[in-house]
Amino acid sequence: MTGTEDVLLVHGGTPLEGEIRVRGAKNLVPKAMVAALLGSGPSRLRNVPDIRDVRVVRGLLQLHGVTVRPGEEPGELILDPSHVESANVADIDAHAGSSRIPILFCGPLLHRLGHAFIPGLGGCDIGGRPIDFHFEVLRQFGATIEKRADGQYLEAPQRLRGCKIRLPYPSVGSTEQVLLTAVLAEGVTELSNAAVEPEIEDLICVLQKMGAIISMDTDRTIRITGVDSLGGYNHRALPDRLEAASWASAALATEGNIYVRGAQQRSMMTFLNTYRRVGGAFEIDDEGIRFWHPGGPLNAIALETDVHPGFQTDWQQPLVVALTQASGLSIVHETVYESRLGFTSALNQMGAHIQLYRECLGGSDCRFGQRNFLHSAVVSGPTKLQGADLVIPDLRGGFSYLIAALAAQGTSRVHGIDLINRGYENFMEKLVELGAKVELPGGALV
Ligand SMILES: CC(=O)N[C@H]1[C@@H](OP(=O)(O)OP(=O)(O)OC[C@H]2O[C@@H](n3ccc(=O)[nH]c3=O)[C@H](O)[C@@H]2O)O[C@H](CO)[C@@H](O)[C@@H]1O
Ligand SMILES: C=C(OP(=O)(O)O)C(=O)O
Repeated sequence: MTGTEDVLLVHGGTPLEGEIRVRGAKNLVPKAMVAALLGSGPSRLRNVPDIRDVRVVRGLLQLHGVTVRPGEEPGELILDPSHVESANVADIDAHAGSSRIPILFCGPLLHRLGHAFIPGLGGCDIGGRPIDFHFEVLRQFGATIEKRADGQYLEAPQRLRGCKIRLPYPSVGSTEQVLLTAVLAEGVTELSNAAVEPEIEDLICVLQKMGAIISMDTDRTIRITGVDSLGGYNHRALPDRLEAASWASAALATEGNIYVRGAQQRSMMTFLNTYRRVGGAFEIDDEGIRFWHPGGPLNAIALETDVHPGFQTDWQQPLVVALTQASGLSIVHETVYESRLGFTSALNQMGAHIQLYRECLGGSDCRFGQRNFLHSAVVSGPTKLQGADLVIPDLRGGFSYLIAALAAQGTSRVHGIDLINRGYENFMEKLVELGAKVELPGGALV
């Protein structure tokens, strides 16, 4: 997409109404693709969305010698890792792209090749996002790590060994790092304080299908018994609960009514409880969930993001737009990322009243209290929003700006919309299907 095309004109004031479909989760699919590297035979992954993070990982896998081709059904990929040993990764930096997934290649490549190179990582700029836990656990498995100017070089002088690990915080990526490394390591790995997000459970399902032995206790402990080899898998990715919640928030903020085909109650329970507390309505059936604004005022709430089963941080930004329309003072305490509220300054330019605080407001103390991070917000509503010139800062912040522009009076110019393609499949087509009045510069309808 060129610079001029990377702008969307949004004419606000029309409720979003209709039906859209969500496919496999952005936070599972690329990782299941990486898991295919561990197998001795081909894997079949279904329900794969056409998003940039998937394309980035596909490019990286191909660079490592994995053949990736479409299967028979739409959204199906066949991943064949038979030729990994002969791969040439000279061009890897150009393929790392905007995703955080390259860090998860470490374990599989160390098992397969005895060495790995990890280029710079992408992902959303919503905090420091260090990768110290990842390297610490890899060292415990027996890997050596050397930081060079162009990235990190890792080696496994001998077969990696299972170990006892306690994460300082239940990090999603570090838990996945342990899983993808421990399954082929020698002996047993015990991981405590693990993250237990639904996407992690689904990755465990993928690995079990490949032949891994993994058990999960109720106290965030995961035990993995290493095996000597793994086969391929056949798996349908769990649906994207983050995209589903984004459209749910869009329905609320625009006073609309959206049926999200593919949305699943089980992985969204905490979101659904919050949605109901705010005053949003929903109806669940076997195929999806309908979300709508039932009319009348919305309720202000106190909200704290947390690791699963808490309120997922990626749900926060879109819901904050809906909270600008609630009556009274809402409190939002972001405990997962230290800098995930910066997007609210643009909402204030549109007419919202959102004040940020360094203190931990509205609940428990978190890692970011007393540390100078503006990680709590007080949202005062309801406020009328006006169209504005907006520059998308990150994936969910970007979707939030789209929602705000759609809920606002007048026209907004939203710059940097291509960033949204990283995690939302066909979002412009979906907007049009839902009746949004959006156009590319020059008057072209999307
Ligand atoms: C591709 C993907 O799945 N992304 C998700 C994943 O990101 P990701 O796996 O990067 O997020 P983590 O759960 O690892 O990060 C959580 C917290 O741990 C900290 N941390 C993490 C690793 C580390 O080595 N050191 C460290 O300090 C981070 O800075 C952050 O404050 O989980 C996040 C939390 O649910 C989601 O918002 C992201 O959408
Ligand atoms: C923070 C996110 O993703 P990533 O970890 O890929 O940056 C997100 O999906 O909102």
